[in-house]
Order: sequence, then C-alpha cells, then structure tokens
Amino acid sequence: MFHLQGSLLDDVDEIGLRPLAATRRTPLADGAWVDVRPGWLTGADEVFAHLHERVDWRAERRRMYDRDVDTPRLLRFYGAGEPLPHPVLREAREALSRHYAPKLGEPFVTAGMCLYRDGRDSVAWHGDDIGRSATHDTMVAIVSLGTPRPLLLRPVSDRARAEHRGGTLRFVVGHGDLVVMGGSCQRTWHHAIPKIAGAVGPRISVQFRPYDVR
Ligand SMILES: O=C(O)CCC(=O)C(=O)O
Ligand SMILES: [Fe+2]
Repeated sequence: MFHLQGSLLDDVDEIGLRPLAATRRTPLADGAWVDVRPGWLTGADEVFAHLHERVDWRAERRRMYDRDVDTPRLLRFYGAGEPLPHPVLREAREALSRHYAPKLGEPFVTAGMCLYRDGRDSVAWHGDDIGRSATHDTMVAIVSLGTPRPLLLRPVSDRARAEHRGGTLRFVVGHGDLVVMGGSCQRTWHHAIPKIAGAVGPRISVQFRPYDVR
C-alpha cells in the first residue's frame, strides 16, 4: 500500500483536520497571496488510497495546435451539490468555508481533483481565470496527497512583474498539506506543477473553489 510520512513527521493515523489557525501567509506582488498549512489533513495515507481506488478518474484530450493530445494527468470535477468521494473532503470544504468566510464572503462549493500518476504528469502554467476570477479577487484552496511536488508561481500582470523581486516561487506541497492561493492570484500570477525526471510516485490534489471560479 502507498505509504508516505506526513510533513510534520508525526504518527497521527486517524483521518481528520488540524486547526487552520496555524496557516502561514506569504504576500505576493499586486495583491496576491499564498497561505500554507503543512500537515493539515491527518490520516492522509488512507485518504489517498481511498481516492486513488474509488474515484472514477477520467483521461481527457485537448486540442493543441492542429492535433489532439492527452491531458497529462487524470481528472474528476465535482460540481456544487455533488457528493464528494470521501467524508473528510466535505469536512475540509466546510472548515475552509468557515475559516475564510470573513474575507471570501461566500463558501467553497466545487472540488476539482487531479491525479498525477508519476513525474511525467503535470499542469502547464495557467491561472484559474475562467469565470469571476478573471476580474475579481477569489481563493482556490488545494489539499495535496501523496508524493510531494513543487507548485511554482510566477507573476504575469504588469504590476506583479514590476513589483516582484526574484524569480519563480516554489512551494513544495506534501502529503496532507494545504495551500490556498488568494487575492488577485488567479489573474496576476500563474501557477504550474512541472514534470520531474526520475521515479516519482503518484500525487492527488483536491482544489476547492467558490461558485463560478475555475
Ligand atoms: O495540482 C495542483 O496542486 C494544482 C492544480 C491546478 O492548478 C488546477 O487544477 O487548476
Ligand atoms: Fe490551477
């Protein structure tokens, strides 16, 4: 069975969520920010195994120039109101909605899921800028399970590029970790999960988003 020690290197096996008060914020240029809460989800081995086996993962194909290519990861999107594939994901969505309500003003409702089978699977540079996030501040909260992979961020708006000192930012998101991209992040910065060489185990990410953000 898949086994990976959580980021905090502790031995909590019970499935649950730690307090969100321990979240640490990194402000980014042009009104964006990233919150990180290492080891938020406990019992992550069991949740990973459950999702890996039970979710009806779907391969997608995408038009690239003049040909169709496989999207380099498996996907499953749970729309608002659709039951989630593990009860702790509903708890996670509720806890995030409660914690961020004062600033977000609305709940997280959808759950996008990605399965990166190995280091060849990836997400190219993009912002989640379909819907209201193209014009409004919002939040995308990501729970990561399985093999740690770097989440890269780079500024794209003129102001973010002018304000930002230094190069591409790199957040390694590990087993049970929470990362929240907020403020203007989806329209002023881009993010990516790059391919990596060598033997790399699978990773699942669960992205919670408000209504009409994708
Ligand atoms: O896997 C991740 O953590 C990021 C996925 C992502 O950026 C997306 O699905 O929009
Ligand atoms: Fe994204």
